[in-house]
Formats: sequence, structure tokens, C-alpha cells
Amino acid sequence: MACKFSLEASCHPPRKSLLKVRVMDFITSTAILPLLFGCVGIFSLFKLLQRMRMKAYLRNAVVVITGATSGLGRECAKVFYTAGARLVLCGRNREALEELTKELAASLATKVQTHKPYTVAFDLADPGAIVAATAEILQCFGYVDVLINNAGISYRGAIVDTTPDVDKKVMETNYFGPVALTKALLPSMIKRRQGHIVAISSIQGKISIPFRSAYAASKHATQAFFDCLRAEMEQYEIEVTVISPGYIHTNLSVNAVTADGSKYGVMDKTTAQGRSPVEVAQDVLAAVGKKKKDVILADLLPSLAIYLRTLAPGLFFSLMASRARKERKSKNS
Ligand SMILES: NC(=O)C1=CN([C@@H]2O[C@H](COP(=O)(O)OP(=O)(O)OC[C@H]3O[C@@H](n4cnc5c(N)ncnc54)[C@H](OP(=O)(O)O)[C@@H]3O)[C@@H](O)[C@H]2O)C=CC1
Ligand SMILES: CCCCCCCCCCCCCCCC(=O)OCC(=O)COP(=O)(O)O
Repeated sequence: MACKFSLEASCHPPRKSLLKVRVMDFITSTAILPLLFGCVGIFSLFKLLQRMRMKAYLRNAVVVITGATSGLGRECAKVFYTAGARLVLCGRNREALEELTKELAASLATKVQTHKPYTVAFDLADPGAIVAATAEILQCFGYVDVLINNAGISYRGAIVDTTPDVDKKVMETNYFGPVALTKALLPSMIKRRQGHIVAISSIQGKISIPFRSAYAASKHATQAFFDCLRAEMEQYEIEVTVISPGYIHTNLSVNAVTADGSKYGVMDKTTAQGRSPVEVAQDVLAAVGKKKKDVILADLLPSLAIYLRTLAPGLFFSLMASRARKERKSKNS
């Protein structure tokens, strides 16, 4: 048998192409090619099955989305609607919810059957309103398959200037509200031994940056609560997904509250340069469909910062202190 690696040609091709010829020869003469095709085939089949399972999971599922009036929540409404979910859209602005419902109904038909969303307007900072909203949802649908705790408010300010009322407002909206809504829906999920709770947290649920104390605290608390919930709900087969995005191009910074309680009203550069909420909503849909437990949706730097906080906290704290100095300086100049 001829050895494939011997140099047979009398006219020597250049070194690089010779190597190419040898590699190609090796691939075609061994079992590598069928093996490669086999692996690609198995991988594609796995992906196809995963996609099919994901679609079946969300089709006709009762999905409650808070903060559906704008930004990420609005885009989540669109992707879950297109996936065939039976939506319950929540927010404080009833008109914006109705407008979104009309927009969804007018959107192009998809391959799956879509359902007219149901809307419930309530304030997450009002515990009584949460109880009433839950009762309304359960009376209408009987159960909830997926709860997406997306609504939230951000904050900008120095700790020394911030009134306790501002700290409370941010914690009520971002932490106590979602916790109360989740607890109100849990008994029916436990009874069915089925359900999925999603929390839209933030990179700031993993690391704290200066002048975001109330926001970062509320998101750290969110991460902690839903991590505990995941462990406690495993026995009932209830899924818990915590999603931590980096900057998204929404009105979050415009709607942020400042140290004295007034509206910040500015579209920050970081927010404006953030990811498109349409793309982030697609990632949320995929994370829910794949029943992921903890997902970071951010660029390399924020993701590395999380590791730095754990592996070299001293260095991370110095970087944050320098960031605070710089921010203070630019504000005073
Ligand atoms: N944009 C970003 O850079 C990032 C955002 N996130 C998170 O994504 C989530 C969505 O924010 P995003 O879309 O960006 O911001 P938006 O300001 O566009 O949306 C916030 C939503 O929350 C709702 N909301 C606010 N306060 C309350 C309340 N008291 N009761 C009920 N609903 C309320 C608002 O509805 P309404 O005013 O009608 O009540 C609105 O629909 C938040 O949890 C945020 O922390 C995470 C990382 C980055
Ligand atoms: C090994 C090298 C590591 C280098 C790490 C350097 C440290 C860099 C710090 C990066 C900080 C990133 C902060 C990201 C914050 C973020 O994405 O927040 C998302 C939000 O929730 C936005 O809300 P906001 O109201 O603050 O706009």
C-alpha cells in the first residue's frame, strides 16, 4: 500500500500547498471524514430537538410579563407572542398596554397560532394591588406557566445625598414587588408541580458600581432571593431563571430616580450604546425555552469584571474607587 505521506511528485509544489495536500490526503484516507459528518449530524439533530422542545414549551403557555409597556418587557411581549404564548401583559400604564395589544394583533401571522393578550394594570410598589392582580390572572387563566419579573427602575445618586424614601422606592419596585408577585403565584404552581419563574436582574446584581447603590442593592437582593427559590422549588419541578443583562438601549436611564426622588430624565451614553432590546428579548426567550438557571447577557468587560470581583476583590475595589473619583470630578467640573 502506498504511503500517503511519501513525496511522490517529481515537481515539488510550494511547502504550504504540499502541507494542504497531505492534510487533505490524510482526511480522505482515514475515518475522520465520516466521523466529522457524524458529529455535525448529531449536533444538528440535538439542536433541532432542542428547538422543537423549546417551541412546544412556550406554545399556548400562560406567560405573565411585568413592565411590558416599554423597553425589554415590550420586546419580550413580541417574541413570546410570536412563539404562541398566551400573554398577560402588566405595567402601570393601561393605555400603553392596550396599544401594545393592538400592535401585536396587527403583526404578521406566524406559523404558530397566536393569542390575544390579556392586560392587567397595577403598581408593583403596591402590595394590595399585587394580590388583586394575581387573583384576576388566576381567575381568568386558572394557572400561570411562566412569570417574567421584568419591570424595574434604576437610580443615580451618591449615598450621602440619597433619601431613605428613594432607597425604599427602588427596593419596592425591583425587589419587594417581584418577590410578592412570585409568592402570590407560587402556591398554584406548586399544586400543579409545574411553573417557571424568571427574574430580569442586571450585571449590577453581580457587581456594584459607584452611584448606583439602591439599584445594585435591589439587583443583588433579586439574585440572592431567586437563587434560594431555585433550590427550594426543585422538589416541585419549578424552574427558576435569573438573567443578568449588561446595558440595553431602553428608557431605563431616562426613567431612573435620583437622590432626591426626582426623575433623572437623561439618556446616558452607556444606555444609548447598549444592546438592542429586540436582540436581548430573543436571548431571554432562548434562556426560558432552554430552562437555563443563570444567564449573563453582556460584553466581555462586564463579564470579566464579575470574575475580577471574586478572584481579585482588592483590585476590583480600587478600580471602582477610581471610577467614583473620576465621576465626581467630571460632575464638579
Ligand atoms: N436598560 C438596561 O440597560 C438594563 C435593564 N435591565 C433591567 O431590565 C428591566 C427592564 O428595564 P428596561 O426595559 O430597560 O427599562 P424601561 O424603563 O424601558 O422599562 C421599565 C418597565 O418597568 C415598569 N415599571 C417601572 N416601575 C414600575 C412599577 N412601580 N410597577 C409596575 N411596573 C413598573 C415600566 O412600566 P410602567 O411605567 O408602565 O409602569 C416599564 O414597562 C429592568 O428590570 C432593568 O433593571 C437590566 C440590565 C440593563
Ligand atoms: C481581568 C480584567 C478585568 C477588567 C475589569 C475592569 C472593570 C470594568 C468595570 C466594568 C463595569 C461594568 C458595569 C456594567 C454595568 C451594567 O451593565 O449594568 C446594566 C444595568 O443594569 C444598567 O443600569 P444603569 O441604570 O446603571 O444604566
